[in-house]
Amino acid sequence: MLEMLNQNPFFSGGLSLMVVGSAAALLRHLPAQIWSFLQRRFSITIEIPDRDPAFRWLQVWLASQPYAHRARDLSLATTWVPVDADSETAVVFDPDEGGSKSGASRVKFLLSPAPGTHWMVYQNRLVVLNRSRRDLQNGNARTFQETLSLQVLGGSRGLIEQLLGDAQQLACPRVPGVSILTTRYESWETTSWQPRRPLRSLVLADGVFEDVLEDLREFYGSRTWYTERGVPYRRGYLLHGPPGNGKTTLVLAAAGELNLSVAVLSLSNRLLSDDALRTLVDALPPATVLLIEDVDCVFKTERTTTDQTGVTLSGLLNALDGVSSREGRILFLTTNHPERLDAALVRPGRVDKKIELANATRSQAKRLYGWFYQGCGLTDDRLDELAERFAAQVAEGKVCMAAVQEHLLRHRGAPEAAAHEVDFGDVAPASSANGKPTAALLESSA
Ligand SMILES: Nc1ncnc2c1ncn2[C@@H]1O[C@H](COP(=O)(O)OP(=O)(O)OP(=O)(O)O)[C@@H](O)[C@H]1O
Repeated sequence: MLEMLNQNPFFSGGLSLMVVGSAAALLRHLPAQIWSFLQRRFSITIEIPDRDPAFRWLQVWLASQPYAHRARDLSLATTWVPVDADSETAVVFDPDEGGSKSGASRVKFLLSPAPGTHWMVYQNRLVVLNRSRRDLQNGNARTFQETLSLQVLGGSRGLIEQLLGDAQQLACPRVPGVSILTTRYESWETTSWQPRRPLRSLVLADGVFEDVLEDLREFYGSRTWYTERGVPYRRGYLLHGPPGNGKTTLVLAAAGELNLSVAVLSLSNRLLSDDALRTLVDALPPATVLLIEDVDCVFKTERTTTDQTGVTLSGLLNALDGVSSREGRILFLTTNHPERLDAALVRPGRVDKKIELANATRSQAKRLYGWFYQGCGLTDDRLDELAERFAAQVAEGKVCMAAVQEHLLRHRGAPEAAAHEVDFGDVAPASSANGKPTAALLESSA
């Protein structure tokens, strides 16, 4: 029967066709399979979600690549960089030709390849960049989450680390300063940067700032001590006192000294739930101080929320105590009304140090005057005399330091007038509502 079929030209022809067809069908996938095998075997891939700080570094790096200058499909990220930073990020927009300049930073538009697949070269290796976007729903708000996936063909782990290092160097300002992170839904985003503040410009009661710095340094040097004794490796500070006396400034100055970033969390947000808060606290990047401002005014009772916030007090306590909460976490709480705080929030273990920053003393006013007018052409004796005269007119404990600063700013370059025409009457008292100096301070670099 087989022999008969074999001799049948229709059957043998059909059979050969079937064999050739199947072989062709199999081989059709072969190049793709070989390619994906080679990719897996000889390439290295990393994925960077947009909540990781390296995401922004890579955006800057991508924007500086020759590919980004040729590409026609681009994504925009507006950012601010210090004016005197010499980092060569992709300057597509020159502030001197119509851009906005404010304080110590300037705006830059980063144009990096848009979502999709892009090919470029790094150190003679082919890099396949895949940028993807996923829609997210947060309450009534819609947002998206992005992921960058970088595949370096023929690359090694070392090469990826080198690429990330290059990206970080390119993105981070070379002058010392503090990156400020704010929340974007359930993740952190670097939104501004401030140059390191000269320490003499923050005038507190004697030893206050030095104590905080010393305490922080000791904490950072004691990880093993905490671990060995089974104590959670965290430290909390409560800064309290009337508005405008340097609570936020102290945190920024300490972070600048210790090369830390500051993550600012406002609880006055209806969309912020207990779960989101916990996710945020758990997701704090390393070497970042958590600053929660005006922590007094938001809670009604332990388990209910108010119009101001979607967070409950027990939600906040759980987030701060969470077992997965980052080890080595530094927390700063600020309030104008410490008496309103629930005892549970400020119990030892959550708040280890309470520091009062009260209204200006004469000694502080004198030191701030000296700082403002140093190098102004006055002799040391005259400067001291004027500073003394100025300080004598400051009602001890009645005026906040922000008002003293405001007065000196109004008489910038005029030390005699500043010492003789002292009047804080028309200086609006710093408020602790949303338009508080703090908000302005944190935004000043933008
Ligand atoms: N002790 C101080 N020494 C020097 N400047 C100060 C001092 N306190 C406040 N200032 C100045 O006042 C402004 C407001 O300060 P800051 O926001 O730190 O006050 P705050 O206590 O956090 O206020 P709030 O309670 O309203 O948040 C800043 O510009 C800062 O430079």
